[in-house]
Amino acid sequence: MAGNGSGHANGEFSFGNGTARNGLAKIQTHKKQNGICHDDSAPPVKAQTIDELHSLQKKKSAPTTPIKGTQGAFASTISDEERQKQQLQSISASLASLTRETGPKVVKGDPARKSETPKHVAHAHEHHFTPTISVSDSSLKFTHFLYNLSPAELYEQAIKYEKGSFITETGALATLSGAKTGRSPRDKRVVRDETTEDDLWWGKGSPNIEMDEHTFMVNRERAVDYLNSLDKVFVNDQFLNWDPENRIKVRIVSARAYHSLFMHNMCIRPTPEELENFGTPDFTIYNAGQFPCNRYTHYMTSSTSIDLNLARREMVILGTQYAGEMKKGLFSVMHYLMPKRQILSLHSGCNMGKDGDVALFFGLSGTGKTTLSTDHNRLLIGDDEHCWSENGVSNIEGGCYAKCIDLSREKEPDIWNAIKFGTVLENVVFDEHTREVDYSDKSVTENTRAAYPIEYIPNAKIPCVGPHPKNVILLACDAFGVLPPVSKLSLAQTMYHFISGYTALVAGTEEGVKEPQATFSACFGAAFIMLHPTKYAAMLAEKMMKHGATGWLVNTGWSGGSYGSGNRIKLPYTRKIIDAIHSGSLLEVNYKKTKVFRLEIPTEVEGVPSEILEPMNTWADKNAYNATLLKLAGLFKKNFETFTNYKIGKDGKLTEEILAAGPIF
Ligand SMILES: Nc1ncnc2c1ncn2[C@@H]1O[C@H](COP(=O)(O)OP(=O)(O)O)[C@@H](O)[C@H]1O
Ligand SMILES: C=C(OP(=O)(O)O)C(=O)O
Ligand SMILES: [Ca+2]
Ligand SMILES: [Mn+2]
Repeated sequence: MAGNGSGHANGEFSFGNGTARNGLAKIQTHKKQNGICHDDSAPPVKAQTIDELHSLQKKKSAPTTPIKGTQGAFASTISDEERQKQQLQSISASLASLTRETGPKVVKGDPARKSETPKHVAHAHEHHFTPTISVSDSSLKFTHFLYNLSPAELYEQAIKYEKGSFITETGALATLSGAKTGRSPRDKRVVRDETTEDDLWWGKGSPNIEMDEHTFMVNRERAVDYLNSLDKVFVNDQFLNWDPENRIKVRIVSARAYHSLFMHNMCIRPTPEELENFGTPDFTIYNAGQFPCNRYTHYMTSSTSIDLNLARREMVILGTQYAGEMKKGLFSVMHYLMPKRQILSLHSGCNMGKDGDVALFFGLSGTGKTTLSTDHNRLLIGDDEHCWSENGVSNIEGGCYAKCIDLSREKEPDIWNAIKFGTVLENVVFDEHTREVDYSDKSVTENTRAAYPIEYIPNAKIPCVGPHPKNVILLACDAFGVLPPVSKLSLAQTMYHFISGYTALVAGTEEGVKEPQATFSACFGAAFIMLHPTKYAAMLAEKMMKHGATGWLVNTGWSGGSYGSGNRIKLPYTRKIIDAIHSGSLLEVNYKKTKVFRLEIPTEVEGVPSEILEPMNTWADKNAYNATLLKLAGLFKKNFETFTNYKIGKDGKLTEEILAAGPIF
C-alpha cells in the first residue's frame, strides 16, 4: 500500500480510528473491489529529493558529437569521452578569436542549468603561449553553446529568453525578426581576392559588391567577439543538398533560438549517426544579427552587413536578424560551389508526378514557386533551391519557406496544415488570448513567413531527389496584365526569359493605385548568383536540350487590366494550367502566336475560361492594352542590352537565336 494515510489489510481506508480529532465521524472510503485500490496502487517514486525526481524525467539521448576528419568505421571505436572532447575542440576552433591568444573558454550546455557543471572545457587556443599583450577579460568567462537542440528545446529557449516569441493556436512558434523583415541585398559583400577576382561576376548588374579580406576579418572578429560575449550561443551542424555525392556540411553559430530553429527546419537534418561523423564543416555562418557593423569600417554603408568569404568558407552577419539571410546566403555559396562541379544551381521549386515526371518552377519572390510546387496531387521535392546534375535534380534544403500573407486553408491546404508544432512563423499578428493567427494582417510586414521541415508536407518526396525535369516553368507575376496566363516557349525563348528574369509586382499596396514596378533579375535569382548569368543559362540550355524538357511561361499576375483595374489571376485557374502542363495535355491543343512577344498561347485549357488565355480579350480598353504591352516590351529590350555582348556556351548559333527570341516591335 502506497501513499498517504494508512492501509488496512481488510481493504478499508481511513484516517485514524473511530472518530476523527475534530469529533466528526472518521472518513471511510469505499471497500476495495477485487482487491484493487484505485487511487494509490503504484509503488513510490524512487527519489529522495525534488531534484532527484526531476532527474528521473529525462533520459540520456542520442550522441550529438562530431568527430574531426574521421571515417565512419573508425568512429565507432572512439569513446564517448573522446568524442565530447573533439566536439568541444571543433566548436571552440569555430569560436576562436583570431587576434587574441586567450579565450574563449567554451562549454557545452545551458548556463541556466547550474547543476550541470561542465565536464569538458576547451580553450579556443590550446597552444600555450605566455600571453603578453593580448590577454583579455573574455578569457575569464565561459561561452556556453547549445548544440543541435531539438525543436522542443528551442521553443523553451525562445519563449524564456526572446521577446516576441509565442506559441500560436496550432503550435507554431511565432517570432519577430526585428527591424529587418526582408533581405538586405545592398548590404551584401563578397571578398574579392585572387581566385574570386576571375571566377565571379563583378560590376554592373552583379549582386557581388566587393570587400577586401582585411575588412572581412574586421567584421568576422566583431561577430565572433559579440557571440562570445553572450551567455550562450546556438550551434547547428547540418547538411545542404540531398544528392549524397554533393552534400555540403554547414555550421551555423547564432545568438537566437529563432535562428537555430529556422535553420534546423531549412537545412537537412543529420541523423545521430551522421552527426557523430560530422567532422569539420565545409562552411560556417557567424550570425551576430543583433549586433550592428561599424560604419567607420571600410565598405560599410549601413549598420547591416552580410559578408561572404569563399576562400575562408565563412559568412558573417551583422545588423540584421532576418533569418532568410542565412538561407539565401548559403544559396549563394551553392551558386559558386556547384557550377564548379558542372552542377546547375537553380532558384526554383520542384515537384514530381506519380509517373516520375519532374517540373521546375522558376520565379522571383512572390511569383508562386512555393505555392505551385506544393501540390496535393504531386510529390514535393522542394520549394525554392535545387541542383540539376548528371544524376537528375536534388533539393538543396530540408525545409520550405512559405509566404503567409492572406494564407487560407481552402486555397493552400498543405501549407496551412504545415503550420504546427516546430514551424517558425515570422512576423505574423495573432489574437493575444486565443493565439489565432490573422494571416491578412500586415501590421508588422507584408513578408510574413512560415519555415517548416519539408516532411510537414504530406506528400514530400524523401529523399528530396528526382529524375531529369520534363517541364521547366518560368513564373512571372505580371502586374501590367499583358503577359498571357500561359505560353509554350521554344528553347531560345526559354533562355531569353530565363536570362531576363522578369516579374512586376506593385510597390506600395496600401496607398491607392501605384504603377507596377518591373523587376528583371537574371536567372530569376540575380541576388544569389555568383558567376555571370550566361554561365547558368548555358548550363540550363544544355541540360534542357539533352533531356528534352519543354519550357513554359506562366503569368501568375494580373488579368483584365494592370494592377488597379484588373485582378490577379485566380489561383485555381493557375493550378489548372499547371495541371495541364504536368499531364502533357497542353502539348496536344492548338496554339496561336501573340504580337510583340510572339508567344505561343493555347486556345483552350481544361477548367480555365478560354477568353482569359489571350490577355487582350480581358481588357476593356484595347488601346490601353497595346500601349502597356509596348511599354513592357521596351523594358525587356532595355534590360537585355547588358547581355547582347555575351555568348552562351560554345555554339554562337544559340546566342543569335536567344537575342532574336525577345519582343519585336
Ligand atoms: N494565380 C496565382 N498563382 C500563384 N500564386 C498566387 C496566385 N494568386 C495569388 N497567389 C499568392 O501569391 C503568393 C505566391 O508566393 P510564393 O509561392 O511563396 O512565392 P515564391 O515561392 O515564388 O516566393 C502566395 O501568397 C499565393 O497565395
Ligand atoms: C526567402 C526568399 O525566397 P522567396 O521569396 O523566393 O520564397 C527571399 O528571396 O528572401
Ligand atoms: Ca526564393
Ligand atoms: Mn518561396
